[in-house]
Amino acid sequence: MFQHAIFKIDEHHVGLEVNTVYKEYRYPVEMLACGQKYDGIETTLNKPHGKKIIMEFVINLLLKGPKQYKPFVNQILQRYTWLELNDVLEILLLDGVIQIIFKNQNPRKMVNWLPKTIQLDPRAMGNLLGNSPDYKLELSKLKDTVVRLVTGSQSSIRKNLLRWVEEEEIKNQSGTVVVDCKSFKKYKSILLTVAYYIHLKETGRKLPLRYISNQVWNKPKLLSLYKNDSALLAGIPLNELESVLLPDINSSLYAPLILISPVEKLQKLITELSDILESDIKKPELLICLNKTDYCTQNILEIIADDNSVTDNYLKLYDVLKNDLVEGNYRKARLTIINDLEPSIKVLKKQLLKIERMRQQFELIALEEIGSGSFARVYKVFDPEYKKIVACKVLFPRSHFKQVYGNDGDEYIIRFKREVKLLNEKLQHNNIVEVEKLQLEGAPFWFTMPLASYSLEKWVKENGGASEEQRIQIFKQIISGVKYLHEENRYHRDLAPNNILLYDMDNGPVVKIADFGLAKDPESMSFFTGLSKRGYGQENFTDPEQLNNLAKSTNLSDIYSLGALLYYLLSGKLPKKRKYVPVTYQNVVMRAMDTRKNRYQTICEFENDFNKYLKQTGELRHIT
Ligand SMILES: Nc1ncnc2c1ncn2[C@@H]1O[C@H](COP(=O)(O)OP(=O)(O)OP(=O)(O)O)[C@@H](O)[C@H]1O
Repeated sequence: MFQHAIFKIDEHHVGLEVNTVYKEYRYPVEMLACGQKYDGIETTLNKPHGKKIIMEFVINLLLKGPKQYKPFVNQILQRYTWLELNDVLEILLLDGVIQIIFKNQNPRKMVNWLPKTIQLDPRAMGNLLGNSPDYKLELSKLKDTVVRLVTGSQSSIRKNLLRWVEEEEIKNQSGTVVVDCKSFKKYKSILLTVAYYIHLKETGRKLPLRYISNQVWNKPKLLSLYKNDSALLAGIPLNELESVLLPDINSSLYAPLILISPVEKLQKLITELSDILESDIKKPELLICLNKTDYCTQNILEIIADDNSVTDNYLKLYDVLKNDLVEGNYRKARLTIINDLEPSIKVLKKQLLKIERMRQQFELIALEEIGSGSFARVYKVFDPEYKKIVACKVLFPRSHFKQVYGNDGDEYIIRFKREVKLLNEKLQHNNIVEVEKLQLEGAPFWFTMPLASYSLEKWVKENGGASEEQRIQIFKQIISGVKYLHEENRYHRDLAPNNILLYDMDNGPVVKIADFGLAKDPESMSFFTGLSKRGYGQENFTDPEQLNNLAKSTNLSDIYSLGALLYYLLSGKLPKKRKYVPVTYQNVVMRAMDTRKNRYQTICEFENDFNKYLKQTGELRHIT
């Protein structure tokens, strides 16, 4: 009966002293319960005795709870030994399936908590009370899969792998058993990681380890946990394993910043240059080649984190050489080439090889950070699959939300997923940004989109001299995107200069509206409307009513933002209250930003009025 309910034990059931404030970091750091002091769950779980304490604590809380908990707790106690129970509960606690919820007193500053409820997610019931797996069957299925994956492979690792399958245990190089099939999770993970490695290598394919982990365990990170063990036991160098089973994007976020596009070009030029150097040097050829190589090296230098200054040295040498060649000091130039340039080119070649290897190893390679908002960071990244540079928005990790907002970040995960799904599945318009790749199976959550040339904010700052016509061309496209949204019965609710992206095209910039994290489908009950009372939006561009309460946002909120954006585009100034400078379409701006009653009531009304003034101004200009 309670399979489908979330169990809740309210304040009076928790056994914690209700009026005591407990300090908490990720999980309670210090917790005084029933007269006993407990450390944070995470820390506690790391110590065997602590684990027992915390598990007893959870069970006790459950037992002291409402009546319906008792059969459940009794069943799990009968079914599992303490050791097994610890494992199960540990996973459930760390995954947040069993949650001890505390009332957050001061979410933004100190993290002080009052215990409020302990609750059990229905998944916990499934995990704990579901039929216990038939391990014999599981093991035989695993063996079949491993054998199937490596059939026909000539890999030397295959022999070891098949021995591990046959002996039902994994031994290290010195013959010691490291894991056997009784630790089924680890055993299965290692076998499959190695088997997939062999299989993919054989077929010349690469896959993110996360995808496979999800297929095997329905958990995107589980295989990563055993990645090092798998590599070590099978004798595969870790970076070799990672060149086939690609790591997550976040592990590449700290990789050297590498712009990939000139790599092939540079490689070709360096080969050409080396050939010329080895043969009879002809001055004009060498000059052309040096010029081209110099251009690419400049590019590389700009973005490569070149600690050894190899490229830098090369460029300095290049300058000396070029001077000598141009000034006809040919003998000196030849000496420079032989003494300095040749070894320098060799080092450069090595660097390029490193870059080449690197770019094969990641799903995406972060090149630089573009900026961050309240819940995500945007990076310029290289996508090795499509060989192009795109933008990637990565949701902050839970620990960030914990630190900054004092919560687990569920709200932001939902918001992020909703943004991506909305953009990917529902919205299609030339003035709305499109999603290319996405990763929503587990943290880190991210999606890629075309890289914009600028945000509107940057464009306005850098294009002070742009004509009014250019500005109006941009604004018309913003209206077109918002109109489409409203026709689709959605509101953006966060229209602001950093969310309007501009893409340089031959016929002028193309606008794409981005950042749909706050977008609302008016027919759905918004999660945020229900739970969050925090104000949303960027102050100068947001309808004042929405700033205090997101629930109050309607299509009129977007119309307010359009007025503010028009003012910003025309004046280059932020629309701060009572500090307006006169602009051409003053009437439109003022009416769009007026009180809700006096505002344009629909986007069409706004557009028609704007077009009317546009025509009048045009005619007036024509006459004068
Ligand atoms: N596709 C893109 N190309 C280039 N820059 C982008 C792209 N998408 C976003 N940006 C820039 O990245 C920065 C961060 O964007 P993000 O959407 O995370 O936050 P925000 O809009 O600044 O704030 P918030 O989400 O809190 O409203 C912004 O300056 C934005 O202009």
